Amino acid sequence: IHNIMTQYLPRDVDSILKQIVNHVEYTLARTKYNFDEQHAYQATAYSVRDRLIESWNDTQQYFTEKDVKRVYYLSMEFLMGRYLNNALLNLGIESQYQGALKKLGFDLDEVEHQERDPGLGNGGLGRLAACFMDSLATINYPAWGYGIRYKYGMFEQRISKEGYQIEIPDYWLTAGNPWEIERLDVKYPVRFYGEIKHNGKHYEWQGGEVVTAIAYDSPIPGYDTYNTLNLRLWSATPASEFDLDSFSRGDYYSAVASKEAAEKISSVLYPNDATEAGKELRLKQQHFFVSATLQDVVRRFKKKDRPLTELHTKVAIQLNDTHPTIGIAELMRIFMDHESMGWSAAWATTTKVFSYTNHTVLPEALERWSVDLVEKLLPRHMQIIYEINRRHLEEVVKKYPGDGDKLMRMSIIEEGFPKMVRMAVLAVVGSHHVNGVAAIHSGLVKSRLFPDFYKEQPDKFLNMTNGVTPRRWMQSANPALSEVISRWLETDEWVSNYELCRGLEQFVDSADMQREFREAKRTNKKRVAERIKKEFGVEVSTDAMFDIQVKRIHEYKRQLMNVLSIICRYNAIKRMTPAEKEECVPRVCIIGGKAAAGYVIAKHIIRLINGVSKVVNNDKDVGDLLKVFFMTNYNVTLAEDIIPANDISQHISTAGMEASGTSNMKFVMNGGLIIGTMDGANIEIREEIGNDNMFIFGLLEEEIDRARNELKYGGYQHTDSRLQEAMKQIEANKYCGKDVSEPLLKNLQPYNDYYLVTRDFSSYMDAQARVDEEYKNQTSWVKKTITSVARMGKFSSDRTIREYGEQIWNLEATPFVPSS
Ligand SMILES: CCc1ccc([C@H](C)CC(=O)N[C@@H]2O[C@H](CO)[C@@H](O)[C@H](O)[C@H]2O)cc1
Repeated sequence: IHNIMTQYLPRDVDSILKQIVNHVEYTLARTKYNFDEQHAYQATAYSVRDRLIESWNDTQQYFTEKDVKRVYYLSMEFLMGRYLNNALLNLGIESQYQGALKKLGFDLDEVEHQERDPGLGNGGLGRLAACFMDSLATINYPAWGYGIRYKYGMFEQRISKEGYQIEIPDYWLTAGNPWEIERLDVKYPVRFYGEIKHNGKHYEWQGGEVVTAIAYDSPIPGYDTYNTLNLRLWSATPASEFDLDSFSRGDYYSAVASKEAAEKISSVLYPNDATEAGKELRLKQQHFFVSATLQDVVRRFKKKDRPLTELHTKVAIQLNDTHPTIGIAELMRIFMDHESMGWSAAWATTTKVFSYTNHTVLPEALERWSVDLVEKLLPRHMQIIYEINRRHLEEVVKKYPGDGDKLMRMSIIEEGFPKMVRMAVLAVVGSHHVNGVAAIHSGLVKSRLFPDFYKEQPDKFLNMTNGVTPRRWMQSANPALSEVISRWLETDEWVSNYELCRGLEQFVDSADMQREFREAKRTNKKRVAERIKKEFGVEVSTDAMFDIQVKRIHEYKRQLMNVLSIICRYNAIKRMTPAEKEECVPRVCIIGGKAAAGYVIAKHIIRLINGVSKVVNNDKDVGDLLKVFFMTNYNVTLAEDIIPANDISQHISTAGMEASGTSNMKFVMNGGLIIGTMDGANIEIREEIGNDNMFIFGLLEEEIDRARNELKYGGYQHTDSRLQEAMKQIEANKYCGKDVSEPLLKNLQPYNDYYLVTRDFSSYMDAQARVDEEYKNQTSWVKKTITSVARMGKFSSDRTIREYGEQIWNLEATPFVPSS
């Protein structure tokens, strides 16, 4: 029952139909007698946006009246996915729109498919930011998201007929974006390069080039609440429309060049997921959005007359990884150079405003910028960073006189050629709290990344285990299962209070519930089977076990181990007698994910998967017992389509390398079981749902270093004959050419197998055999999935955000109350 207490626009089908037709005529300027599905989508989107604009403005107005503390979530990525269905469900108005569109001769599902998926992110970090925005709105926390409005989002992935990944630019704004409002009245200058002058009173940053940041706002509707938050994304435009001087000097090119240079800043998302590019344009992007954001935050705070030394009482800023960390120096610059605050007052306030979330311990993903580059691009910031470091190290020396190593480890500046700025250390020094995203990861953040800092300030370091929003990942993606859950719980309150799902456990032995869970699963598998038929022209049986691994392609996520096990399964089936084939559990193996454009090995892995798929799917001996598909262009929309169809999903990273993972949570919430390592959030999922409902294998994090040394120094040689046979076949180019097989096999050599694929392989295969065994007993399998769904409450992002709100941001839930 949605609280429609203050929605002014009527919600009945006929009014909605009128609103849609109105937009066809007056917004799209088309006749109401001839408009197609794309137009119907746009008109529908505008009519839903109208509803959100009301609650949006009311909510912001209310927060200002109440003068509440707000949290600002700064992220280089927001992987929002499609808006329409999410907005309709959060407003509780989906059925009315379905009815209205039907009357106009359209099907809501088809209309929703017209929407482009805004791919403004790479993977986990970007999607987490999106889930967080949905939870922040739903639990009525005053919050804003701030990021960049990239013209080109995450590239579109295509697979060539030879099986290679091809990257296609994702110009997602071709049909415009009804979900954003261009705020030409909200713009800020952002400077780069130039020099520093001291005017006797304070430093001034002059010269260089200035671009203008323009705000584009998108409404973030909460579920079953009137509150609607704001996501403000910045777009870069040239400060002055046109450099007339050089134009009049006939230097036409440079007149245009400066325009393009400016716009380039927000033109494209860097498609790297865990390896920093270290490119100047990337740092420009970071400073661009952070500077515009901080100017906007300070302007909003100053609306009320109070000292900026109290900023932290009304403002909390969360740094989504190190990408926005330059903001610490930028706020100091604004405080001292624009607001004439002294160093210590500025620093005291700054460190009470910022908090930092780390999302990876992979050394290659930790951002470091050369001092030369920062000095050239942001000279004032480099000055400030030097001073922050000088004062910071002064404290360290006082406490540990003569301990040069500690000084080196704790310095923001990494000595050497070239000298580097460690953004992670700056983030720790400049933040009041630092958190990891799952218990094991937060432990490694303390013990491996920042042991010296943890020793000094243990209370600064926290764990905030990730979560996902049940709205998009259950209610919207899996209406079949959601309907079953609501009926057995006799409420749909679980959508905003997942803990209620524990009530399902009492029915786990009910044959009716088991049947309904299975029917929901079959509905989802049928849909994906149709998609596979359409995309690959291959029939798959929905009796087969759907085994899914979808995430960014990365060596530590070990998609290679998965495809090696598929080759072994294929070889085993080839050797089976008809009787054994009878016993064999048929599998449909689905793998998907993008490789960073420059990540050669990851692209080789995609090529191998496609090679194996071709051989297996065309082998008559195997028939329905095994099918392999590489689903192209994995993104939020594809995830919503295939995750509900999973029976088993794979989260098989080398222990200690996957910070948390979030697809693991989505798969279990959608009635599937996990085969995985004791890594990231897998460990906490196992704690919550029970070891019997998971297939755990592999080395533990604390065993990794020794295992690596054993492999490196010949202490260990795998003896798995299945693996040897598979590697021999690869070597014989059975599945792909030498260009691919050679580098992949090289990485599997003992001294090279850094991700311990060969070391974990046998226990992985044992776990896979257990999965096959368990699946044969469909009753016990479905009971495991019911129990698991019931116990996943901890992994709702509502729980995660409440913990941030209570332990880091100190926020009050502030549901909008209409003034009487
Ligand atoms: C500088 C390039 C770059 C870009 C993005 C990143 C992200 C931190 C990578 C990322 O998405 N990490 C993932 O974050 C998820 C949300 O917390 C976790 O669940 C995943 O385990 C983690 O890999 C690192 C480096």
